[in-house]
Amino acid sequence: MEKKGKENGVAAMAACYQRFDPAAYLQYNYTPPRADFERKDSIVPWKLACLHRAFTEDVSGEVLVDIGSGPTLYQVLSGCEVFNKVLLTDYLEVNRQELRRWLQDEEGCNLDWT
Ligand SMILES: C[S@@+](CC[C@H](N)C(=O)[O-])C[C@H]1O[C@@H](n2cnc3c(N)ncnc32)[C@H](O)[C@@H]1O
Repeated sequence: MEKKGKENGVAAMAACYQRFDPAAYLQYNYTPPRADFERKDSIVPWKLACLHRAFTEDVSGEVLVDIGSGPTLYQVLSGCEVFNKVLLTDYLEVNRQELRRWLQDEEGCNLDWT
C-alpha cells in the first residue's frame, strides 16, 4: 500500500514535469525583475551571492553533481572555480537540450549565460 502511494506520487511528479517549458521558465525566473543586477531586492543576484559564498567558503571537491539542473547553469558557475568536473543532470530531454545548445554554441538556446 505504501509502495503504491509512493509510485503514484512519483508518477504525478513526472506528469507535472512533462509540461515543463524551458523558454517560459527562463523568461520568468532569469530575466528582470527577478534577474535585475541594478536592484538590491532582485532574487537572482542574491542566489548567485549565496552560491559564491558556499563554493568559496564551504564546498569544494573533485566532481560536482547538480541534480535537477533544469535549463539553467547559474547554480554551478561559482562551483566551476573549485571543482575539476561539473555534471549537470535533468530527466527532461527539453532541459538537457537547452543546456547542450548553449554549451555547444548551437542555435536556438533561450538564454545566453555569458
Ligand atoms: C524547478 S527546476 C530547477 C531548475 C534550476 N536548477 C533552477 O534553479 O532554476 C527542477 C528540475 O529538476 C528536474 N528533476 C526533478 N526531479 C528530478 C529527478 N529525480 N532527477 C533528475 N531531475 C529531476 C526537473 O525536470 C526540473 O527541470
